[in-house]
This record gives sequence, C-alpha cells and structure tokens, in this order.
Amino acid sequence: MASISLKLYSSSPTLKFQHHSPTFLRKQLISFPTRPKLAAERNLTLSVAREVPAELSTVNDGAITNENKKNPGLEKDPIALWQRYVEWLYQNKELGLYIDVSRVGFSDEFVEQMEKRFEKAFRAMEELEKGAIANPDEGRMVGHYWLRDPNRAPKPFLKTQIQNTLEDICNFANDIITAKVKPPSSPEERFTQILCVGIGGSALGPQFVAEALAPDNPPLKIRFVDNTDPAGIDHQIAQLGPELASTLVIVTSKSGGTPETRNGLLEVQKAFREAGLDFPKQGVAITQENSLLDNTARIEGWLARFPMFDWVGGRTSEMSAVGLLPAALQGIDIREMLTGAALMDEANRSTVLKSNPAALLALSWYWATDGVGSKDMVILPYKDSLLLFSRYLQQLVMESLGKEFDLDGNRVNQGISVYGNKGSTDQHAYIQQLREGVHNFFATFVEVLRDRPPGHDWELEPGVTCGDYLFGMLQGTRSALYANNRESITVTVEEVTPRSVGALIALYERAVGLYAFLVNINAYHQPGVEAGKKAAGEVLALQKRVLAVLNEASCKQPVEPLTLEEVAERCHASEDIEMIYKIIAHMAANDRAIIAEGSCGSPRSIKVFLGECNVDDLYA
Ligand SMILES: O=P(O)(O)OC[C@H]1O[C@H](O)[C@H](O)[C@@H](O)[C@@H]1O
Repeated sequence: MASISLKLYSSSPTLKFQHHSPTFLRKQLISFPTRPKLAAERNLTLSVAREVPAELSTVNDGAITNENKKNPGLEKDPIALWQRYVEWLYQNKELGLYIDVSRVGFSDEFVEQMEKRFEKAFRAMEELEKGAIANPDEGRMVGHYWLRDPNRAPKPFLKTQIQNTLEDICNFANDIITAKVKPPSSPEERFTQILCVGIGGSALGPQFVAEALAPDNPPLKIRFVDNTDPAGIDHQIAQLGPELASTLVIVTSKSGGTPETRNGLLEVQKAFREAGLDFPKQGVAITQENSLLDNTARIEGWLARFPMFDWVGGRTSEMSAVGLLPAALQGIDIREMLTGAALMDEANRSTVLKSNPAALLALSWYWATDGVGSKDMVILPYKDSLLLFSRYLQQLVMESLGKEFDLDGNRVNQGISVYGNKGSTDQHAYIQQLREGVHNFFATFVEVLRDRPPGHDWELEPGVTCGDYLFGMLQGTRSALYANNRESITVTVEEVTPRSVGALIALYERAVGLYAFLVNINAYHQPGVEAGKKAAGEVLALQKRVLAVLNEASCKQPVEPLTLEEVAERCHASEDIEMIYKIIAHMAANDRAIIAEGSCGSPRSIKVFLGECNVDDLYA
C-alpha cells in the first residue's frame, strides 16, 4: 500500500467553524491572510495512504473508468498548483469570463487519451450546427445555436424565421412597455405584471433569467405558474389581486399540450372570468405553430402568438421567444443576452481543448464522474442573483444526459446529477458533508468579481467589505474542499449582466452537447418523461372509473357504501387496489368522497361513497 506524505495548508482556523467569540472571529477575518501567508503559516502534514490503482485502460465500450484511472493523487504543493492553475486557466477577454479547472485532478495521460474523443466530438458538434439530424430518436435537427447566429441556420427560411421572431418580440415588448398596447380595463392604463404559465424548459430559463437580471423596478413584474398545484395557482392569483386587470399572461408550451400548463391556463382563465376580465385581450401564446395551444390562441383571438421551433428543445429554449419575450418585458437587454451567447458559441468552436471553455468543462466532468456519472455536480454560485442557475442546470444537464441507452442501443443508464443553491448560504447547510462526508460529488463555483455597482461599495470593517467576506468564503471553501481531495471547477464572470448570463447559458448548453458526444448518447430527447406522463394519464383514467362506480353505488336507495375490494372489483381493476385506495384517500381529503366507515389509516376497514350523497341516505 503506497503511502504519501502530503504537505497541506489549512484554511484559516476561524473558517473551521470552531466556536470563538464574535470579536475573535472579527479579528481573525480582518486579518484574513492571503495565500502565501496562509501556506507559510499554516502548514499541516497529513499522511494519506492511497491505493495507486491499475494503469489507465479503456474497457470494451471505450469508457475510461475510475478503477482503471491512473490517479496520481491530487497535487497539493501550492507552487505546483499555481503552475497548474496558470497552465489550464481559460480566459475570454471579450466576455470577461474565466474557467479554472486546476482543482480537477485529470492527468496528462487522461488528457491524451481524450484528445481523439474530443476531435470526434468537435466534428459531430460542427455537423450539428450545420443542420445534421443530431436528435436521431425524434428525427430532428438541433438548432438552438442558430438563435444567436441566424446566418448559421442551414436554410434561408429558418434564418428569416429567427430574425422576424426576434424583431416581433422587440416590437411587442416595446408596445407593452410604452403602453402603446394597453390592457382593456385597467386603471393603471398599462400592463404592470407578467404571469408566465409554463413548466420545465418553458419556465426554468425565464425563472433563472428573471432572478439574475430583472431590475429592481422592472416595467412589468414577473411571476410564474409552473405547476398544477391549485394552491400554488391561487397564491399567484391572490398576490396579483386587482392587478390581474393589468396582467399580461404568457402561456408557454412547445408541444402545446402539457397537462400542467393547460391546467394553469384553465385556472387563470377562470380567475379572469370571475373578475369580469376578457382573457384573450391579455393572453399571449408561445408554442409550436398549429399546436393545440396555438390553435386555441388563434381562434380565441389572443393578443399575440410567438412561434417555438421544433429544432429547439425546451431545455435549450432560453434564447428563443420562451426566454426572450419575458426578459424583454422586464426591461432586460435581450440583444446583449444573444451577444453573450454568440461570443461563447464562437469560443466553443475552437478545436483546441485548452481554448474551448465548454470542452474544459466536459473534460472535467468526464474525469470527475468517470464518464458514467459516478459523482454529482454541485453548483455553487456565490451570488444571490444566480440562485436559480442550479435549478436551470438540473434540467439542462439531467434531462439531456440522463439516458437509459446510448446511440448504439447499449443500456448505459447515463447522467450526472445536479444540485446546489448559492454560496455562502449553502455553507451553512450541507458543506459539512461535502468537506468531510461521502465523497460523491465535484463542485462548480460560480464567482462574480463585481460585488456592487461602482461607487456603491462600503467597508463594514477597516479595509473589508461585505463582498470580501463572500470572496473569502468562496476561496476558503474551495481550498478546504480541495485540501480534503474534493475537486472543483471555478467559472468566473466579472459581473452578472445580460451578456454574461447569455454566455453562461451557452457555455453549459455546449458542454452538455460535447459531453453527450463523449459518452455517445442523444442529449436532445426525453423518452423517460413520456413514461411518467403516460402513467399519470392512467391514474386519472382509473380515477374516472372509481368515480363512476362510487356514483352508481351512491345513488342507490339506501346508499351503498363500498369496501376497497368492492370498488376495485367493479372497476375490473383488482390489481390496482392500492392506487384505488390512494385515489379515494385523496378524494376524501378534498371532501369529494366520504369515508362512511373505518379510516384511511387502516385501509381494509374503509367503506366509502360519494360526497354529494348525505349521510341520512346511508341507512334510510
Ligand atoms: O414546453 P412544453 O411542451 O409544455 O414541455 C414542457 C416540458 O415538458 C417535458 O417535461 C419535457 O421533458 C421538457 O423538456 C419540457 O420543457
């Protein structure tokens, strides 16, 4: 068993969450040492016994897995680390964006091994951008990159569609904001609110961008109905109150038929009716042409309709009308978002690994997770406004990479799990486990250099600002994790702007695409989601049968309360008795079924009938 004596340096003791008085802490943090001092003053020797696994080799499907990875152990010498940092640092001057992969321990051999795979991935990505059927399972092109560079669209009419849609978005948003287009009956004489109804890719991008970029006082305030939870919908409607009259409702659904979105629409339309408002005059649809939603909006004469294209997936639709319309209505510079994405796309077309930011991420993900998702991706933006970035990436990464089969039909059960919220807040929640617990993750820090707009900073202690603490917490956590062999990537932007947010979105769209090529899967379909939707449909169909059986029994004189077995038998679904029990329990909890005898706690005791019958009929 090889053993290695490693020179480590600890983070400042005060960051070790020891119990000290606030004064002591304040003194310590004020004298928060810089790296050289930290390294010199706080050397700590730790001897780590490390199995040096077998030589790097590729298994039959070419995957490079942990047990085969020649893992020399993470570099810990500060000077050598500094050299690694400098050697691998990616900088995009125009975007003010940096990527640091020096705290991911991939070896030179590994990089060499991956060169060929990246050459293949770069070629595949080039074909994708030229209009190849890169989503073979659905026979579709993958064209979200064309949204920010229409000249790349493979057909002139596609370029025209993209350009015209962007123009329409800008003009419509301007008409709304300038009150050229007004709500029909609003004392405000202008639209003041946006209610976005949509789910998944039709909500997560707009939610992330709103949180990241909406000004403190936007021309229209945005809120979302992104679920079929009646209480959640009621809450949004209640918060709008009389402002429902000046609310623009944007209903987004690429398919035009997603049940949750359709339910949200029906509920909101009900609220409009009850408020005596004319929904179509305040309704906007964003959907594929001739979808159910599109036809509804057209026939009912909604205020506006914007197209979604079949070659743009939900999780990569933020640069389409899905994201651009709500952003523009909040006064966000959507052309800057597109510019940021386009500049990042250009950088990601480099075939030199070290000059391709998305490739650096994909390389790091492959190393950290052995190309099989063996570790989770923890996203830690140290900036409140980027709070929803991880939720956005959960769909982009997990719905793209979480696939049962690869492109050759092998069962691979691929994917990388994503979680995280924001730093330093998350340090007070689960960093304990990350630092010392199960080693099943790699971290991605998102660093924002600009703490406050120029001229607004303030020293809460001599020479120390609030932002310095945030900076210190990020760097301290990164060091503390690495000191315990936890790897991390750091993505740095100078500040959160439409351009940098557009770049971040493009960075991860491309990294996911490259990684998918590396592991040979289709990143652009989602068969597993259809399975869930189908199963939900079956539950509702069974519920209808249960209702019919109960209705028939409840209308008898006297009313005939039924046992679960009797209900199941009459539904010809004895094997579904558990689901029937759950359906009845849910209905009883909402006063739609009456438990005549027994209780849901002891299912076998239940006798049930339908709510509209009164108890007196029971034993008449
Ligand atoms: O935009 P829609 O067609 O309503 O789809 C909304 C969401 O539905 C499903 O969950 C898909 O897997 C997502 O990719 C999609 O974003």
